[in-house]
Amino acid sequence: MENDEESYNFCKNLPKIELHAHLNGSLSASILQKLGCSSEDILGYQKLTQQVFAQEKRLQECFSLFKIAHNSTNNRKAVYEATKYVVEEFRADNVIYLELRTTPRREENMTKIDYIEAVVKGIQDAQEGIITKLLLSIDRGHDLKTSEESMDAIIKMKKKYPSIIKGVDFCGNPNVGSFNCSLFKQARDNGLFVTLHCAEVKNNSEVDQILRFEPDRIGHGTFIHPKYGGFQEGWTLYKQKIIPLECCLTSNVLCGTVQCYKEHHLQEWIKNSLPFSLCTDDKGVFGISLSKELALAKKYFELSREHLWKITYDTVDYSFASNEEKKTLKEILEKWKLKNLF
Ligand SMILES: CNc1ncnc2c1ncn2[C@@H]1O[C@H](COP(=O)(O)O)[C@@H](O)[C@H]1O
Ligand SMILES: [Zn+2]
Repeated sequence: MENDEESYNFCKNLPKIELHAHLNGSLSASILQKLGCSSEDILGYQKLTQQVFAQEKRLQECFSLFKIAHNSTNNRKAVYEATKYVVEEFRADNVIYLELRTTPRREENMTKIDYIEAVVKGIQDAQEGIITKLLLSIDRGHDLKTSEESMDAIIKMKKKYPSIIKGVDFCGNPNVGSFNCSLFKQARDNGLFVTLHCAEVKNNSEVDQILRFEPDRIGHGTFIHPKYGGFQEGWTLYKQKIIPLECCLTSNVLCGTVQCYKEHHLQEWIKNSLPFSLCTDDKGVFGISLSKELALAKKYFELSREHLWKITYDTVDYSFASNEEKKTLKEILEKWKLKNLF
């Protein structure tokens, strides 16, 4: 039986695929410092990791923390630098393929188009040893007019950067707003992949709507299985649709939407051989890395090294990379397996 350190080293060494990472939630303390954020704000930004809040308050608290990151990325230069640093940190963790997502934001001296341009430039300037794609998010808390404006900007920019901008995401505080099917249909009709945060809190009617929409992937998926507060018809529907899940273990534990790692709904996916990938969500806010998330999954769900490798290998298929890129990623993983697992 290997110890935690051996397990972590294995996970760190494994070439990894990250499919669910929010740019502003991924800013580490050191990135925030480089962006000029005060030490006090940096401490505040990571206060969920200190486990000081009651379980039912943690998700709400989490959404107030993003303001700290947003204050540090309120101009084009900072957005560009933040993107570059985040990609570099994922690369340093041995992530070879990254799908970074972010919500286009207008600020005093920055339009949503400027924001997207700055992120794309950051990605282009940090291409060494990593393939990075961009997903653009629609915040569920925004009104329809704002969301439509964002979607117009997203579609326009997808046409300009088709090899980088691959999809759209639906995110934000799950206790506010609602899913707008026609908005995301517009994205799909314009050649964008769609991934939707789904069932991060209990909302059976939205789960039903989202599953019927058939997104390419869903994020979290906590309250789908009846054991976790979902409804039987929802779980049955999910099992019919079989949509890959972006699983964010620590995010769910620290936000209090699951009790603990051991009790995480991932076990239902493992038990039923349903597709999933392991992701960080907000590595800065939660003080984690993808290697740590893999090591946690290994520990709490008693996964073998081969199984972790296979999860990573299968994740390539759930990505929005081109067929050629998928082939390259699989070759890297196959070679790595021959060298490290036999
Ligand atoms: C913890 N679970 C979560 N559930 C839902 N949305 C989340 C999230 N974590 C992050 N975000 C979304 O990502 C934004 C920050 O990155 P960007 O400014 O877009 O780069 C947050 O404001 C929120 O809308
Ligand atoms: Zn998320």
